[in-house]
Amino acid sequence: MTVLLELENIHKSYKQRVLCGLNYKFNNNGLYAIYGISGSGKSTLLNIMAGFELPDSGKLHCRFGKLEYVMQEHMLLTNVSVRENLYIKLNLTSYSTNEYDDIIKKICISLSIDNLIDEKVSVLSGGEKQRVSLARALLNVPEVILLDEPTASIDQGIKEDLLKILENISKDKLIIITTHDPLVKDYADTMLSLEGGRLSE
Ligand SMILES: Nc1ncnc2c1ncn2[C@@H]1O[C@H](COP(=O)(O)OP(=O)(O)OP(=O)(O)O)[C@@H](O)[C@H]1O
Repeated sequence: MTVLLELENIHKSYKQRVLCGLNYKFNNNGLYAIYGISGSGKSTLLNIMAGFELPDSGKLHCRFGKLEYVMQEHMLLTNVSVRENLYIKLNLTSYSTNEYDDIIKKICISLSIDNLIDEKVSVLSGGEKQRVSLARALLNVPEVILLDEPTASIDQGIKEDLLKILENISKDKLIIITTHDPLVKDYADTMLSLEGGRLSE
């Protein structure tokens, strides 16, 4: 086990104090869930870990090459197909174009969305869009994936399928999700609670 991501005394305030001295070490694999009520600072913490926001003080130690962030808003192009959304991501990688369709097929099979590859994103359900977003993230072969509330607004059965997929991926990647869904406890290796600006196991 090695530490891939470390929070050292992270503080962040807006008008009010949100994160008050967070310290934590995330290992190189495992499914970590950050549990907290609405407004507790979960998205703020993910934004800081993704480098989208800076902490007011403290340090983030990153010992990995690539990180992907699957935000609550799926950020997919809705008017084109799943395949075209994935092409856009592949264009940013070092794969050659003649490999694209095989790679897409393989990743979509692993996420059980291979039947949706040529569907327009606008006709997909919330859970399906969530998996397409995850497929897009995986194409980049990251060592770390952050997901903000991946189980929000999807049905119970679909939620469990998604959590099983995340559990599986986390065998060789660091996966950090935020949630206020108690079901996540059954799948996460580590539950972290964010309360009163502090993070604890
Ligand atoms: N850019 C910002 N400017 C000002 N205040 C902000 C900003 N981002 C977050 N906040 C405030 O910081 C607090 C924590 O917000 P955050 O979105 O991190 O919470 P959360 O736990 O992710 O909530 P939710 O579960 O509802 O998504 C909230 O009071 C929010 O209003």
